Amino acid sequence: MIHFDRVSKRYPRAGQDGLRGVSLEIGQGELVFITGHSGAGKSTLLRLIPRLERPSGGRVVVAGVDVGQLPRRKIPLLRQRVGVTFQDHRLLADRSVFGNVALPLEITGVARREAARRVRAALDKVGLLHKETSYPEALSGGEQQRVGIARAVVNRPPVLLADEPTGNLDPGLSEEIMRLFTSFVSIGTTVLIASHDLELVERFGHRTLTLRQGELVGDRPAREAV
Ligand SMILES: Nc1ncnc2c1ncn2[C@@H]1O[C@H](COP(=O)(O)OP(=O)(O)OP(=O)(O)O)[C@@H](O)[C@H]1O
Repeated sequence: MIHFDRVSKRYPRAGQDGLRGVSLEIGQGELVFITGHSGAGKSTLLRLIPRLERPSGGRVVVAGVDVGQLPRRKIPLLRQRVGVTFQDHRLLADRSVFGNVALPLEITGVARREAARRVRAALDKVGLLHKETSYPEALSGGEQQRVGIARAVVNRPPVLLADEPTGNLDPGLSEEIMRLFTSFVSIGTTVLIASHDLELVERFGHRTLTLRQGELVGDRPAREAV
């Protein structure tokens, strides 16, 4: 589903490369953690997949498409197929929970009634159907994170990326959020989670890629029975 072939990313005016010669293969329906210290290249790796960044060298292939070579007009379609959640949620303060989750469907022009049905299905999935009329400021950090996840999955993307999804959450909530991501794998979604929380990553026992200074230095397979 996701294939990196000797991918490097050099940022203009930066001292250190974001990624250096990274090759990897991630299958459909896999859940993979990406770990490493701050600045190791985790966000860079994720951002290359929906073409938020372009590789400086090598190829990034998503569902058979070389995304670095994708014509500009095809980028929106790629981004519909790759759901992304960020640590800081990036919810719109002037929109309700419902309005935030509906945003990707408005952009793709889904009819209002179908959109409402899908928004409610996504909110139900993250356990927040009862908060659909609330505004982000009235929600806890964990609830905001779950709204971000609902928004990322409302288009039913085959690929879901999460950049430090548990960054500001207490351990109990972190575990709950991780379980939520795991549940998408059971419906065939490919899930990549960047996290520096080694203890949490270890506890779940999924396949884990380790980056150090932009290089892939570890690829540990999933433990049995995860
Ligand atoms: N937009 C940018 N411009 C210049 N340099 C950048 C940019 N984004 C990242 N970098 C550099 O690329 C390297 C990898 O950064 P990246 O954000 O991918 O790491 P990370 O592992 O996600 O770190 P963190 O855990 O702190 O988010 C770092 O040296 C960083 O300074």
